[in-house]
Amino acid sequence: MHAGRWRKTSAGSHEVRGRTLGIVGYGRIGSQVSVLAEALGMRVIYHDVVPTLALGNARPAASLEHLLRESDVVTLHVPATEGTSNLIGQRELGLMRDGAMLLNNSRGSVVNIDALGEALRSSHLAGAAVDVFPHEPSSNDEPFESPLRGLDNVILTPHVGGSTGEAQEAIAQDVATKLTRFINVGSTTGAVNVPNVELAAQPGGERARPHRILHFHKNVPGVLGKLHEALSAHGANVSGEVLGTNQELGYVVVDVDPGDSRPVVEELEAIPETIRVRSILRAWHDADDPTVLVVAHRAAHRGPGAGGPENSLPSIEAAIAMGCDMIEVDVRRTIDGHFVLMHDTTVDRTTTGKGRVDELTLEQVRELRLLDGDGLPTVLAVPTLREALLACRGRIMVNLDKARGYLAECLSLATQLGMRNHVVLKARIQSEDASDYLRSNGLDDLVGGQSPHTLSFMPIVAFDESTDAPDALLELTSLAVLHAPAIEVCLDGEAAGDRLIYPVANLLDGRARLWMNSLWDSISGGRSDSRAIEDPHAVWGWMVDNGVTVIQTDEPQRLLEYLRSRGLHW
Ligand SMILES: NC(=O)C1=CN([C@@H]2O[C@H](COP(=O)(O)OP(=O)(O)OC[C@H]3O[C@@H](n4cnc5c(N)ncnc54)[C@H](O)[C@@H]3O)[C@@H](O)[C@H]2O)C=CC1
Ligand SMILES: O=C(O)CCC(=O)C(=O)O
Repeated sequence: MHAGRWRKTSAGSHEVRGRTLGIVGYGRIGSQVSVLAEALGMRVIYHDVVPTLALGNARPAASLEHLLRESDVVTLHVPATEGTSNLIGQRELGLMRDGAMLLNNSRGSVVNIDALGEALRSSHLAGAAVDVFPHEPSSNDEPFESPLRGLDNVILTPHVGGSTGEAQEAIAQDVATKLTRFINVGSTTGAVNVPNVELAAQPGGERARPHRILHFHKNVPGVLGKLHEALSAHGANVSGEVLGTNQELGYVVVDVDPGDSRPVVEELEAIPETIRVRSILRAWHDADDPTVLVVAHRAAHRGPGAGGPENSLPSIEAAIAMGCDMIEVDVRRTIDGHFVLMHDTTVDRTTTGKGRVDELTLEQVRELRLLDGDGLPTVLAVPTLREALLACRGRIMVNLDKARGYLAECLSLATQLGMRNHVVLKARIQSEDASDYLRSNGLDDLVGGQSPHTLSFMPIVAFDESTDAPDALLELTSLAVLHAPAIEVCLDGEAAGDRLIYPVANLLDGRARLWMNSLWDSISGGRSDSRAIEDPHAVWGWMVDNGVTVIQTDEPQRLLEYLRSRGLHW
């Protein structure tokens, strides 16, 4: 009619109502087609290699052959696999009813295109609609060649089944999520070229946040034995493991306890059949690892999922149960030289007692009871550092604050308890005296030049509105020689945050993790927890989108939910 012609006729036109639609592949798309076809009044039968529950009045066909014989229209919704290659060939087309129609919106390899051309030319089939082809042009500039060209009973479309703005956006999000999940948790679900493996995080409070090793290897006998030998030689306790294989490749994802899996990784790299090994264990030590780590400030004592008073054992348990990566706790020394968890210099705010910690004995401190959030006494005593570390051993990393004056003693206790690799010390230091400071604290081996993964010290730096970006960068560059796994950067207020976060993150990129706190505005670049409760994206989104990969918060449960919703935590 656009060309000015009027051709009114009913020849070859039929209602779909009452006709039989045969769906081959009753998955996500096939089953939706089923619902739509029934809404148009069609009778639906389907065939799938996996037994699948029928939707509405649809019924499974006894076999593919039965479906082909019974259907007026056959529509294909199977993936391209060895099993579906030429699924519909000359024989199958021959089984279809005279005057039936074939729709192929799945993949070109599923239908033998020459046989289809023949069935259409002979008018055995009344028509076909084909969106996918064995050979598709790789761009719109290349010509389209097909035996179906020129047949007037075929509708040809250029693989546009998913070509709506909405579908393209959904595809982009799906692809990005899948890539993020591979990077962050090693999941290969949906990959077409490697075995599909998905290892769920171990649930619940007893779970140690494990180090995850991803191992791609040649699929030949004996490799798994070597892998397990390496794990047991290094005393790595396996808490979860999944293997997937295809013809050439094996892919294992294995979770081990939070010790240092780097030696295991090195040993796995040396196995001749290893193709690639990666460890998410290095989450903390690996500046390139984009996983965002969650640190529960004074352990999980606020917000949903909180366990009890700050710096208490129940709050540590709560942080572990919700899946935090690290707790931050404060260390003070009693007059008789014992380390206890206490934030303030005095016990006044958080316990039933009064006085400076360093003027009380351990016994006196232990008689006190911790206060709850309303200031009421609980049955809980002030934990010793040893108790707290033992509660965390093999379960969660620990960041010790306020330990500035006793770094060496704390590190020595951690080493004694076999926890050197998951205790992180920190202090605010100036770059010019950083090395001297560490040496004078007996921490010579933490000074640059040592193997970076043994370092357990993190410098803290603070910048405000008066700090020039070049000065901040100079300071960070000087600190970076310490090879610390992370640098805690405090930015005072929103203006400082807006101005400095990008240059800071850019400078640290690949050198050290950027640790930020969302605790209060004077250190969080003006983006603190209270705002995050209303608008997590404005606070935590701003941080991670700007390159922050460790966030310390008083709202760990909410932060975890936010990061998990973005595929940035597992
Ligand atoms: N033309 C286009 O632009 C688009 C094409 N597709 C194609 O559609 C296919 C189906 O997509 P979904 O429904 O999302 O996949 P799906 O994986 O949800 O469903 C596929 C179904 O086919 C079944 N199946 C596999 N081999 C079979 C066989 N030999 N015989 C019978 N059933 C078999 C599976 O058991 C599964 O239930 C995709 O694999 C893709 O190739 C998907 C989106 C857009
Ligand atoms: O149009 C596209 O981007 C491809 C859609 C497609 O074939 C699919 O999702 O399987």
